[in-house]
Amino acid sequence: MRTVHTLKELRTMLRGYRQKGKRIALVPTMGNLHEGHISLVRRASETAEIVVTSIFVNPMQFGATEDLDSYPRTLQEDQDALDKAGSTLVFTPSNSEIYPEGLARQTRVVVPEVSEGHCGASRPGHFEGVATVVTMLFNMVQPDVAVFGEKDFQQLAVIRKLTRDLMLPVEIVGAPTIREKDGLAKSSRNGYLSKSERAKAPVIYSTLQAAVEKIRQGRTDFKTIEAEASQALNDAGLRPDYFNIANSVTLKPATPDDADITVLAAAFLGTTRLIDNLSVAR
Ligand SMILES: Nc1ncnc2c1ncn2[C@@H]1O[C@H](COP(=O)(O)OP(=O)(O)OP(=O)(O)O)[C@@H](O)[C@H]1O
Ligand SMILES: CC(C)(CO)[C@@H](O)C(=O)[O-]
Ligand code: BAL
Repeated sequence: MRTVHTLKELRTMLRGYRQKGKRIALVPTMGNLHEGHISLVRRASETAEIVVTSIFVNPMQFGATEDLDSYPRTLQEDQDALDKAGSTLVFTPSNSEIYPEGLARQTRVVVPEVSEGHCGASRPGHFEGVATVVTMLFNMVQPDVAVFGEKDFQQLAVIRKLTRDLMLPVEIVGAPTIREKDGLAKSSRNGYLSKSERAKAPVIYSTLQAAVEKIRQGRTDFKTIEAEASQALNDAGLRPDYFNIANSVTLKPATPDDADITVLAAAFLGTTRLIDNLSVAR
């Protein structure tokens, strides 16, 4: 496995693979890798001979008061895990490689509608940052396929839409959420939790499961189910950011006629904000 830091090195490596007619997959990450990320690399290697994993903590997608500076950076451990998982190449650029003129002068990609609710409402500018860097990564790597986790359900919807709208020649694959034994979705930010916060964290998943069960039983009073779930999170000592029952495709509030519904949640434990979601096919 090779690690490259510059676009020039990346393009040189990729030219060689392309000349040999190899299919290329991209797995974008922000590093501090866990089994969720590794499952994406394995999924990518099932569909392509060459797997490029990018590690870049993208400053454009962080709000001014968010955890850009404290976000865990563990490159050596990440490289070891990626080597074992079968990644061919790691691309880990500096900020100046990606944004040579700085963030203020950078052309941006705005994805309307699916970006607007849920995390988009709580983190203004977040999906603009994600959409911009993912579009740039697609142009830098020019992959045949790119793999993203369903854990970031809204992000996946944003990326599907931008790929379609900008007619980017890349197939988008969504991969299932990998969980801890107690149901908590694996996330780099779980590492911020104190022991007592970690003990409470699985309630996000159990509350999602309870809401899904109510919907499966035929309840369509979605606003009441959302309020019950927010109350359950509060009672367990979490601070819900949102708990929304949405149409899985548009991400707009679900209606009783919707066949595919996804329940999306974000909640704070202390200063740590975690997200999760569960889909219901009816
Ligand atoms: N538990 C998981 N299962 C499957 N995919 C995941 C999981 N966690 C993250 N991913 C996916 O890995 C990719 C990179 O995500 P990222 O580096 O932000 O990881 P993360 O652990 O979600 O970090 P954060 O705590 O910042 O949300 C994204 O496509 C994301 O959806
Ligand atoms: C897709 C991504 C790598 C873009 O920075 C990031 O949002 C993430 O890690 O999910
Ligand atoms: N997994 C999404 C990256 C972020 O929270 O910024």
